[in-house]
Amino acid sequence: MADDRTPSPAELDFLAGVDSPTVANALERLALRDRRAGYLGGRIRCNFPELGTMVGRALTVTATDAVGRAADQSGYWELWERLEAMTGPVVIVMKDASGTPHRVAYAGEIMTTLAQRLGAVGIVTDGGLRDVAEVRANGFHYFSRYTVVSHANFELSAVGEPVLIDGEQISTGDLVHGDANGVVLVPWEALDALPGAVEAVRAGEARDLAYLASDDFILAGYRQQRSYGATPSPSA
Ligand SMILES: O=C([O-])CC(=O)C(=O)O
Ligand SMILES: [Mg+2]
Repeated sequence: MADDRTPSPAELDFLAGVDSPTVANALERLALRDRRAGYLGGRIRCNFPELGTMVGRALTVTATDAVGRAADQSGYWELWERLEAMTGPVVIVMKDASGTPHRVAYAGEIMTTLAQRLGAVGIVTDGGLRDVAEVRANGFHYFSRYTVVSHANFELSAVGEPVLIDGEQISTGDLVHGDANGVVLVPWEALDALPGAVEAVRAGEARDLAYLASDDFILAGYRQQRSYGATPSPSA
């Protein structure tokens, strides 16, 4: 669906300059989806908060840990071929299907160096990753549930198929935005209106913070002028 659309350099620049919670709040204002959808929950941690914002299009992969047999290598090479064929920054989104994600690292320094070479900027997974010092030094984003010392007998079982991570369906081509706070999915149809919505979020927060810092502050006054989260939810 979104596979063939690529963000323009201007759109990428804009998205890189906004933190993920502000993107989430701006999307909330646009009311394009349920407020409780469109992001990954905090079980998937940002491993390298100091790297700042990650923006890219998803390339989805399902990963598992082969038991009692040699791992099949075909998905591994399919991943790199598929990545090479994509344009613009890519975020590899890896769904764990092993059932034991705390026991297997799905990528490390070598894989991510190759991934970077082929246009990826980060990996998001509900499984494990490793070689954290080297990957951090390379400026490659990691969002994961675990760090794991061994790659066990990992196998990439499906490449490019939609995945379900933390209850969110993610498809190859979807726009992914992440930082120290977590990962939010940006619907393509939001892109044109997003700068205005971000401006409105920032202005509202600045107004609130100014009032909270002012000598005139009283709770009743804040209640009257509060702008944070001002857009009512559809169910309110
Ligand atoms: O060995 C692996 O498959 C993962 C890893 O540590 C690397 O890519 O360096
Ligand atoms: Mg390694």
